[in-house]
Amino acid sequence: MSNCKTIAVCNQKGGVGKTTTTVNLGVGLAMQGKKVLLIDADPQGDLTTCLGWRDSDSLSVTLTEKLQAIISEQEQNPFDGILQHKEKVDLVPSNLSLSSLEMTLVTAMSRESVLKNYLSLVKDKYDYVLIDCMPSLGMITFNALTAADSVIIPVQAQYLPAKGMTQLLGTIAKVRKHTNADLKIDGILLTLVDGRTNLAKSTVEALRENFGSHIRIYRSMIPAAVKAAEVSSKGTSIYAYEPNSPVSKAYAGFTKEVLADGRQKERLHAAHEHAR
Ligand SMILES: Nc1ncnc2c1ncn2[C@@H]1O[C@H](COP(=O)(O)OP(=O)(O)OP(=O)(O)O)[C@@H](O)[C@H]1O
Repeated sequence: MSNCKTIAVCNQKGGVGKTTTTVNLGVGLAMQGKKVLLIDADPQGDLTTCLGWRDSDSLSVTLTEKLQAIISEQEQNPFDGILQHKEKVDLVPSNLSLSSLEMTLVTAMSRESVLKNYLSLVKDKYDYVLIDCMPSLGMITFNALTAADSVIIPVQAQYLPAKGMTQLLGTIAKVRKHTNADLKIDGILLTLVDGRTNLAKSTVEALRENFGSHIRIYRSMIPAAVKAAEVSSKGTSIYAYEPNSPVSKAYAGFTKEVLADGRQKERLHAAHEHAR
């Protein structure tokens, strides 16, 4: 059994901080000594650009080629084309070609498991794989949820997310039923929290009211800050750009919460092995 944990960072609503969270959780985990692979599963390629590869269309190997090779059962070196970022995270990049692959997937065999099958070739080398999902619930996102052990849902504090959340939870239920019975929801991360208003508090209350106590809301909340918006054009994490900022501290705290989950999983795994 692989000890790697695969997490999909998912919300079909655009602009809620999925990419920013993937970068800063990924680098945060790497700073704690974890081996991390980031997957850009969005044809917009924002994660790829955010990490400094501006001209993503010129990349000859992207997630599209990796998945295409799985679909057509071609031999591939699964590590070929994985980019190495100076902050010690690896990246499978993406660009617009991923949207045409989404069409190809519709008619492919085992179409929901293509990403999972690719990750099975590389994940033994990593402690964490983080998948930055696109803002839709189409085939690529279904693949991400099928490949994942768990989901982290960034939610923008300014908006009451009831309807969108119901849709996302419906998709997660479908994935559990058909392709990934063990898929867990690790929690909801509140992002773009504006400290001057009470909206974050009312969003938390609305989330609790609507989705019960069964979905955890992370204690760490990510403040809205100009520096966090700026960093997406700098090719680095917030830790490298503005180490002492509140956003940097919030993502470091969030990383610790995610690591604590991982340790719990390791303890359960050890207890299970011991009992056998
Ligand atoms: N804490 C923050 N404070 C201020 N701006 C932020 C913060 N986090 C992210 N942003 C900015 O908000 C925008 C959306 O963030 P991000 O790209 O991470 O969201 P997303 O959910 O991945 O978007 P998409 O759905 O389009 O992929 C970006 O311009 C980003 O720089």
